[in-house]
Amino acid sequence: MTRIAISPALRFLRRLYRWILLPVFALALLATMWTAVVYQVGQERQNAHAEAVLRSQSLARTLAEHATHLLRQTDHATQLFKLKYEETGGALRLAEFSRRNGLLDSLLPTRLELPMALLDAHGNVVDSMNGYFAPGIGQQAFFRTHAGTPEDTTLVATPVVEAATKKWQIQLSRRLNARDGSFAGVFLIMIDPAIFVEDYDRLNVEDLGAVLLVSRDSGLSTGRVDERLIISDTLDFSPATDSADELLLKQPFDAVERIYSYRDLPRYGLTAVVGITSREALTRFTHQRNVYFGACTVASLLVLLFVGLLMQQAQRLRRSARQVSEAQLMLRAAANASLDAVFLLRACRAHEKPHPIVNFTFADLNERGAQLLGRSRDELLGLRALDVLPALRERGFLEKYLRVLQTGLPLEEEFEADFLPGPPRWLRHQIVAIDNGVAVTTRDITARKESELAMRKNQAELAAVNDASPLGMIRADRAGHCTYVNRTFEAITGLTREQALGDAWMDAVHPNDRQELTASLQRMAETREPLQDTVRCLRPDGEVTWISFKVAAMTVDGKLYGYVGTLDDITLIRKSLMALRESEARLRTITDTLPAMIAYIDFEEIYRFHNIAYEREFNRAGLHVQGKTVRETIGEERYAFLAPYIRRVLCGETLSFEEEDSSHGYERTFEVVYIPQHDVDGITVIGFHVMRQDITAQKREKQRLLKLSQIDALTGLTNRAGFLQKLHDAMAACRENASMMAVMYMDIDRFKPVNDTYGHSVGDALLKSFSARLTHTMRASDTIARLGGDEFTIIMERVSRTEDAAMLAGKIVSAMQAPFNLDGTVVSVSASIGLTFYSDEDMTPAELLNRADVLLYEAKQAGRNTFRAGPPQPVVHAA
Ligand SMILES: Nc1nc2c(ncn2[C@@H]2O[C@H](COP(=O)(O)OP(=O)(O)OP(=O)(O)O)[C@@H](O)[C@H]2O)c(=O)[nH]1
Repeated sequence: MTRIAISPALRFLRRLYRWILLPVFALALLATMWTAVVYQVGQERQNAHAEAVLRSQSLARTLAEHATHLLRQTDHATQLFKLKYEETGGALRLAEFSRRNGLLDSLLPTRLELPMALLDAHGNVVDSMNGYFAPGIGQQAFFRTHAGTPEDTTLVATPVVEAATKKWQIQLSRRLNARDGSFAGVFLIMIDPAIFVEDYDRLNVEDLGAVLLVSRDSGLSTGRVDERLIISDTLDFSPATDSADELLLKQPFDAVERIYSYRDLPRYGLTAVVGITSREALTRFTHQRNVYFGACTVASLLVLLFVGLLMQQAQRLRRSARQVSEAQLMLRAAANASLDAVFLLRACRAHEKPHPIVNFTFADLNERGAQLLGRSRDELLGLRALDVLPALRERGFLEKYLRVLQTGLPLEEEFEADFLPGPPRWLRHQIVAIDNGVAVTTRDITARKESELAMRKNQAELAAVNDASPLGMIRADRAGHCTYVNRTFEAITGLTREQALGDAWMDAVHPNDRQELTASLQRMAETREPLQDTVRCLRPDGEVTWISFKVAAMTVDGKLYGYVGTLDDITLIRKSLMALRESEARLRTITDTLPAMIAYIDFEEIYRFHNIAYEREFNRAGLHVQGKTVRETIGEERYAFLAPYIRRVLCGETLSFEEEDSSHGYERTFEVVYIPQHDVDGITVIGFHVMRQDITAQKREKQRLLKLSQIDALTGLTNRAGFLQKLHDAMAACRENASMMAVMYMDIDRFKPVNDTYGHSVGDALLKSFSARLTHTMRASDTIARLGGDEFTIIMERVSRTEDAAMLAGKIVSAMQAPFNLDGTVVSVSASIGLTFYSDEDMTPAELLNRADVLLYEAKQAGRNTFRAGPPQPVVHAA
């Protein structure tokens, strides 16, 4: 498997990604969580605030209603006073009016002790109680309004009573009429706003809650916080922007934060303001918020802790994964480097119950495995093994896998695979069950199998060789006990292998030879020198045979561990040898009786045999031939003559030639015959036979007879046969020497009449005389022949010029013109000659002779007693 090279930058980015992934996730989670919590807290705060506003508003309304009720009661009191005053005709007085269980008491609690005053029509204080009214009060606006307006309405004002304390009172006044309806005065009653806010409990405002009444005219405020009374003209409220019912206090009068709401009392120019403490109002919210923040903090810590643990775990996992990856890579490298093909096969089950295993997929395999299947690893991964190799099912491998998978017992076996790509090979596989599959380890053991097969073949061959050996073989241990004999041993000795084992083989040895053999074997055991000898064997059938044997010790590192012996039945050889010797003796006797010299010379040209005639011949020359080469024996000169013949006969040619020998001081001729001797193959020449016979006498006789056969008996000249032989030789010499020769064809003119006239004897005599005259005329080197009858031929060799020959022809013609005296009978004849020449033309002796004959014919035609020379003229015959 190859790892893809990753650039350092990319690796850094990947590592950075792995490192920041979890922290970023945690931060995102925390941010989301905190955002949600803060949002929720904000929402709840708003809700709590809104609830607080509602509550303070409710309180403000209650306060307003309370104040309104009191003011209305007070107003009713003014109305009641007016009523009673006017009924009594102005007699009613304040004491009467406000006595216990009196009129006022029915409307207002007397404990309030409200300041009241009765002004007359001039503004003078007629009666007053519970307070001081300045004399000039009748000058104030309300008085004038009442005096000028007959309407029965209540005027409400909020005058400041004391400038020093800025204490203000709510002043309600009502016009009093006389019986005639004229203005009789004003009833005035004043209420301190603090009364409204003093009734603190009724408002159910919690501790530190503020209850205020604010005068819209003067801006004065009267309020109460717990037991503290507040009178101020500096409280400045403004309406909240997001809530119409809420007021915001611009300048807090104490350190307590509150939520203010208000309710206007429009009739009285007052505003009821209630502030509840934010702390109280938002207690639940604050608690809730704290719970939220606490839970969120805890959750954040848990997240951080979890992420920390996760990062730690991830790092461990990465380390483990890296280790696993490295281990896998090492395992993969080891698997790929393995000599074995490794396949991890995962079981494939059928969908139908009971889900039997129907196939296996290649879950993993190493490169050698892919090579074995002739495909790439990536290609095979995930494929079904039985689809890739259907032979796995046909050859029963599927059953083996299933058996291993079911039993859990590993399986190891060797088999010959001819279903894989490539040539058939021997494989050994181990099948081991793994989780839901099998692991198959396969090794190619073809080489080992082949070597085993070769070894078995060698052993079989050795056994066959031993058995087929013409030699008997015996093997013995170091004690000499036989452990093995081959079949030839059995055949030679007649003992079976079983009979020969141990010491029983000695039974095959002839009793007379046993003692000596035992002694020899003991000597060999001491010296360890191979032992070779001949011994007689006594076969069980009583036949005695001759055995040649050889024994050698087997030693390893100088240590003896047995013996090996071979034995050969030489009985036949001994017989053959004897027969050969007899045959040789006979041959020698025969050859010795022959007159011819007979010898045998081997390929090295050494004399190996010669008969007594040859020996005498060499002895006479003082030579010794046995074991010597031809060259050494006969000397350089004669060897130079014989060497070509020796080379030819050694090439396989049978030769017959004549050898001239003058070694004994006189010329002799030998007829020599060389006959090659072939080896048993019939081709190779291993020597040659020589038959040398002195034919000197025969040769001479033959030459004599030859000579006789070429001589004309009547004239003693060369006859036709001799002439033709000579003509042939002379023509060859001409061609060889580039010389010229002349041939004459001669005929005696009118010889027939001589015979007819004087008889044949005279004719013969004439022929003799003619021959003699001719011989006398010619040179000794010229060949004169009588072809027959009265025809003669002459061969003149080495003729320089044609004229010389022509002159000689003319000389012959002239010489023959003289009469012949033949024992008293004188005869005159003449001769006609055809003369021709030869140098190097391509023609036969017969053609040359014919050419001379044609010229002779011309001479005859010319009247005879003449000659014609040169190439013959074309013959023109008369019609
Ligand atoms: N005595 C004798 N006569 C022979 C011998 N051989 C042949 N003849 C005779 O020689 C004669 C040859 O005659 P020819 O050459 O044909 O005739 P010719 O008379 O010479 O005539 P031309 O040659 O034309 O001049 C014949 O009569 C033969 O019988 C022989 O050995 N002895």
